[in-house]
Amino acid sequence: MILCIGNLLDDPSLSRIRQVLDRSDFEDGRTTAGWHAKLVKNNEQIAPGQEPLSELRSEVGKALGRHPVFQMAVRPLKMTPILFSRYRDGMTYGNHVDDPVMGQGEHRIRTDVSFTLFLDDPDSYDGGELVTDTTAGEQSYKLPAGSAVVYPSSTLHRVEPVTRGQRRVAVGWVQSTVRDPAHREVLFDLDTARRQIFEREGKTAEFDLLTKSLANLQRFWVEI
Ligand SMILES: O=C(O)CCC(=O)C(=O)O
Ligand SMILES: [Fe+2]
Repeated sequence: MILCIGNLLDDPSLSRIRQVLDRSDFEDGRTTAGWHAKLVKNNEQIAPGQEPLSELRSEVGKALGRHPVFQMAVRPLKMTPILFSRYRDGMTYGNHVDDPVMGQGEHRIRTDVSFTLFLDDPDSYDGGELVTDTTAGEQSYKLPAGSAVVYPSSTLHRVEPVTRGQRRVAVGWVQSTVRDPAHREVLFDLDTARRQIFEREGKTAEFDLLTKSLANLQRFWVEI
């Protein structure tokens, strides 16, 4: 399941983040890519250890933590530190698959879900679409600022060259409590349906049965 989630960040939060990005130093993005992804990665990232980075990470991390659709779709257990990337002047990230394991020591995670949170208005730059290669063909995403695309980390994907302006995004990887994307989709659908039933009819017997099934499926599938 590839999902677009709108309004993860509101306008005040977006302008705070952009102000911080404007005064941050970026370095060559190849430092954090696996050996094969390095061959096709041409972007910039905020250097680790920079003061504003922790502020940015906490702002975006909190937004993801409180967003019900992100939580229902991704069911996060652990997450990598969020990266802030910038593409300009023809920068691009060619086809690649993200590393299956990221981080060091106790911070190592299995990457189940990848996300891109768009930070710039799509009209302010040309190109920069995130393209995923799925069995249904290629899908292209260029979302409004504050919206994110969330996709299984097993997906082959690329970022098209930026030919005008700058494309800044927050990207991250999550180890989910539910490893299999098909299982996550079943839980997401059931959870969505029971919430809609609750909104329409309250805590009915049907709502209770769906809640029971959702809980019991999680008992089969959750790894913590
Ligand atoms: O910038 C994006 O939308 C995705 C970047 C990406 O694929 C990566 O950093 O692995
Ligand atoms: Fe990637």
